[in-house]
Amino acid sequence: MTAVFTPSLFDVDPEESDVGSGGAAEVSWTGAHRTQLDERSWADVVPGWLPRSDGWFSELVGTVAWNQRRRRMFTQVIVEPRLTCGWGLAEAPSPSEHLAAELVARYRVPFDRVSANFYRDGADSVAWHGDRVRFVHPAPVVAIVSLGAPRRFGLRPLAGGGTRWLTLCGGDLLVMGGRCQHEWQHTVPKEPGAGPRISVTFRHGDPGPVAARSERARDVPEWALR
Ligand SMILES: O=C(O)CCC(=O)C(=O)O
Ligand SMILES: [Fe+2]
Repeated sequence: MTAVFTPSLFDVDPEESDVGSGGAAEVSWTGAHRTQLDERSWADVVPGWLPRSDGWFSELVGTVAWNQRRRRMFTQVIVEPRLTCGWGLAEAPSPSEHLAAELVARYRVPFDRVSANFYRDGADSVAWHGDRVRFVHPAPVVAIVSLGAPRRFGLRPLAGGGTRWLTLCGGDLLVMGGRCQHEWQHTVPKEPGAGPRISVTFRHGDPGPVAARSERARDVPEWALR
């Protein structure tokens, strides 16, 4: 089965100031929609969660100390096809703390880590993966705010089955929960012609580099799947 969701941008009043340039960063949960991926995993999409987000996008492009990560694969060194930066919540660029507070109030998990990913054009991407936070949490909630150009986002079950595709536009929020990081994978594929995009991700219980591996944890508490 293949499902396509295309969140639309809300109308923007050009008189109102942008987030990131002194704007109020009010979020809107109107239009929030949960997709139950299976009985243990879910994904919420909130189109237009962060209105007037273009100012924050431009600010982040220009001010973040972007890193180019490299990964060693056997004898090869792979240059990650995107730029990244990560912070503890207190150090993350404004209005991250305010946005995290909104997410904590809604999802009741202690978001404390923020990362930004800069996809400079359609040649940048992230391959199919589950987030490393799964190594330390049986049911982590991962929230992603999309800024800038629209990009496709895929979700596929590890057990096999159809890929779900959605399109994330500037200001849209995607939240993955339940067993999504363990039993599903996600990707932002290359997309020729796509414009620049930043995703700002909020996580809790980030494992760090020396995390104890608990991926095989089978005892997922009932509360964690809601
Ligand atoms: O850019 C996105 O929307 C996804 C980023 C992501 O999956 C990750 O950094 O783990
Ligand atoms: Fe991810």
